[in-house]
Amino acid sequence: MGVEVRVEGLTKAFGKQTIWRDVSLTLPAGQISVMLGPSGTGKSVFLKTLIGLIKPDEGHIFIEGVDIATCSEKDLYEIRKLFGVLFQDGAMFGSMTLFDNVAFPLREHTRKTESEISDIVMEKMTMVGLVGAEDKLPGEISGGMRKRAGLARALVLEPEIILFDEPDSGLDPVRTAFINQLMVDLNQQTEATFLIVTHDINTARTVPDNIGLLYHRHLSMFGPREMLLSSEEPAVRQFLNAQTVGPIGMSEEKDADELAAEDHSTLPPLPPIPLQLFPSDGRPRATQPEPGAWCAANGVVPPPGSFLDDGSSFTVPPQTSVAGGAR
Ligand SMILES: Nc1ncnc2c1ncn2[C@@H]1O[C@H](COP(=O)(O)OP(=O)(O)OP(=O)(O)O)[C@@H](O)[C@H]1O
Repeated sequence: MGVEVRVEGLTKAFGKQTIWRDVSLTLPAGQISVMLGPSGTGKSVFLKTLIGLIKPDEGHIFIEGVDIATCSEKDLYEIRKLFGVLFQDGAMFGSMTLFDNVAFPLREHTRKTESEISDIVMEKMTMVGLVGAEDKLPGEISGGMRKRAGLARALVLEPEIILFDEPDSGLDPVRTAFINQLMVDLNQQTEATFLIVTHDINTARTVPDNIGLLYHRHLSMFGPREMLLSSEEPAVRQFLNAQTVGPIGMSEEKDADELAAEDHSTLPPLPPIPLQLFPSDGRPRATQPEPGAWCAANGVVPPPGSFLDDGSSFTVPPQTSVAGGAR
């Protein structure tokens, strides 16, 4: 079972440039969370702060009772062992085969024999569907395969928390759908805590249990997927529906005149909340909420047409009611 990550009052500036201030959220153990935000709002800085690569100016990050914002290097070294990270480009060593890339953390951080290492590497290569490609060099495979190899490497030390920095960047929609399914399947199998940084709205709408939005140097909102997908908060609504009308401008937030000039009466109604992506075997993940459960518990009427199986990429287990309420 993954571990909880509790962030309290986190603030980071580089010189005079405040990246974000007073960020507080909890990544619930074993759940999938997504962090969204316009380019340059500090999503990657946030990921690096969570693993202690960047020190925040203020605030705390509690993992298993240790505050990694203030702990000693020795404690940080131990806590980092809980993490697996999938970097944007897979961060493969170009001159090593995929096998050696995936084996690298085991050779560096454990005393396992080569035979044990081989078993673990092949198990992870199987999980990400790369059996047969062990002897390839990273330059010989597609971007999607490199991401999967990076994921296999992130998994070898059996992490409790997995951070994904734009796992879908540079992938076509089909490969993105495959990597989304893979992340959901891996969450079901590992029950680790996942945080995914993405720009892909379809990923954000269908994969996670929780969504956060970093915008205008603060955390605009963080909470259950259904809460954000039914929210009328202008920045959340604009971002999750990829609209031009709203406070987010081309380069930064719009000024008051620009906002006043916009006609908000023409905003289209909120689209239906899609069903969450299920694991390939059709069984919900251990922490997966029932479709419509958050809306029902909070008296929120979801947009018409929500939680219907539209027959696209969703697999709904036969015992699940999709009528918009709890089973
Ligand atoms: N080590 C650093 N020193 C100084 N400034 C930095 C450093 N790292 C990041 N920044 C700045 O912090 C800001 C946020 O960067 P970050 O890469 O986290 O944004 P992002 O939200 O991940 O963007 P994108 O969606 O485009 O990947 C940028 O203005 C960047 O230049």
